[in-house]
Amino acid sequence: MSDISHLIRALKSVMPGEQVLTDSEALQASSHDTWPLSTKLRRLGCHDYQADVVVKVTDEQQIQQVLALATANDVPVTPRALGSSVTGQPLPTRGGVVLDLSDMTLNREINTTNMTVEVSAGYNGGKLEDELQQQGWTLGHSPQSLYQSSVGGWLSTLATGQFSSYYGGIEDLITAYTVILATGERVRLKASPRAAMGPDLRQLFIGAEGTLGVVTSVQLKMFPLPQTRLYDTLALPSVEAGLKILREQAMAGLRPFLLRLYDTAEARHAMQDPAQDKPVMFVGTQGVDAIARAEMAALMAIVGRHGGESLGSEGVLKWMDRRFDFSTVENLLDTRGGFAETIEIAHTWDGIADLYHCLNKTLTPLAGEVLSHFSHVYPQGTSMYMILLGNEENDGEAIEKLRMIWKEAMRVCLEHKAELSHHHGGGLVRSPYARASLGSAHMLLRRVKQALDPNGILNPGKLGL
Ligand SMILES: Cc1cc2nc3c(=O)[nH]c(=O)nc-3n(C[C@H](O)[C@H](O)[C@H](O)COP(=O)(O)OP(=O)(O)OC[C@H]3O[C@@H](n4cnc5c(N)ncnc54)[C@H](O)[C@@H]3O)c2cc1C
Repeated sequence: MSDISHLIRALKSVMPGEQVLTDSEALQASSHDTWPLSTKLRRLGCHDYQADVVVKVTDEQQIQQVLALATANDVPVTPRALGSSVTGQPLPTRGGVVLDLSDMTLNREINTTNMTVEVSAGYNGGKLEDELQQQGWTLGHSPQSLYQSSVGGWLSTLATGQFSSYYGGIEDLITAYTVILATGERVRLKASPRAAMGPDLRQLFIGAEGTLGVVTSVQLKMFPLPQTRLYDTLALPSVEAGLKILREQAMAGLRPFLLRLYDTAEARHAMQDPAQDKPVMFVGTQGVDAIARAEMAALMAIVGRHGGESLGSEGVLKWMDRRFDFSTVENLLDTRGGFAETIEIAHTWDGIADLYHCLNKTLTPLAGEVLSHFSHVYPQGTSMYMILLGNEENDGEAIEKLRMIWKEAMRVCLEHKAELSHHHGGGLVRSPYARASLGSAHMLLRRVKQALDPNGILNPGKLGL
């Protein structure tokens, strides 16, 4: 009897049969996430990287049981939550068990005194945000995939949200969490509100993509809903002028909750106006009324110095209403030969403009449209997000085009010494670049992996591991 059939029998003996799935529909589904290339492959009926068994767990004890049985049978285990990864992160490269965490949703504890909320890792982020907002609170974390992603997924992918310039990324928003190691040991990591007892080990699993442990519960900060929110839409003379505004507002210590600079190509989509002929920036300030107003005035002074003009709030408010919409990409992927991709990277202020032009020059011949925006801003630099849209004769050619786009984009970023991912993570698509991206730190990652997952069973083939 193979290890797998032995394992499946053993799994069925320790948990309800309906939680151990081996039907072809469940196995095929495990080989896809929301990565465009994977979506195209599904259209072609290609289900590479299938699990041998999908196990839907509901509590920590079940996770420990699965890990113990998988270790005993030398079978890999790939954690999966809501599958909204766009880089192939939860795809089981070596088959084995896909550990489905989407039913890990039982717990939710709100502490209004400490302003924290703790939930089970599979909890849907959008559901949690809605529940908090009903009580006057917000997570401050608002990825475009808010309603299709889990809290444990956010932690595991180093996610960030549309209001990051005010609230920070997920690494700034997590106060504590619990993780089960491949060995079955349970670890609680916390710093409430800060701790200096050795290195900040909370960072260890943040962005680990399920390669170092299984996160079971996460405690997040929560914030009172802001008293005032102010918005404006700005037309700008050039992308360079926009980048200067982003940098100078950071230098001035402003904290707008919304900052989105679109180049002219994407501004046409963002403004839903094909005649838009200049880059556009969406801005928003928030907080106590006087502060929101003062910050907007200070921001506008910087905008004015760089030739920006206010177009009023309509453009940005319409975007706020449709900010979770991904249909342009989804619809194109759903047509024969259509392709769409999103690639997010980051760079410092002294290199970002050059990188932007170089990427556009390199990628424009490969796609019908190349759209770019800058929407996560730091004192030292910014993210850059490219959307590539195009059409080929058939899906096979579309897949080849997607592969070529990634290869060229990563090559240019490496040449410019830019960060290869800002928030979508490594997954399958960037795993071959993990060593080049992390440099000598990759050795550290390999040693940590060896120490925490000595049999190498957790999510093999990701992050260059
Ligand atoms: C339309 C759209 C918009 C998006 N917008 C954003 C955005 O604005 N910001 C952003 O950061 N991302 C964005 N993403 C990417 C994606 O939503 C995030 O990476 C999200 O955090 C993934 O969560 P998930 O629950 O779907 O995880 P999955 O896709 O199921 O898994 C992602 C990875 O995390 C691991 N993992 C998941 N849960 C656990 C756990 N409990 N323990 C250990 N490992 C685990 C998996 O093994 C896998 O490696 C977007 C995706 C889509 C489709």
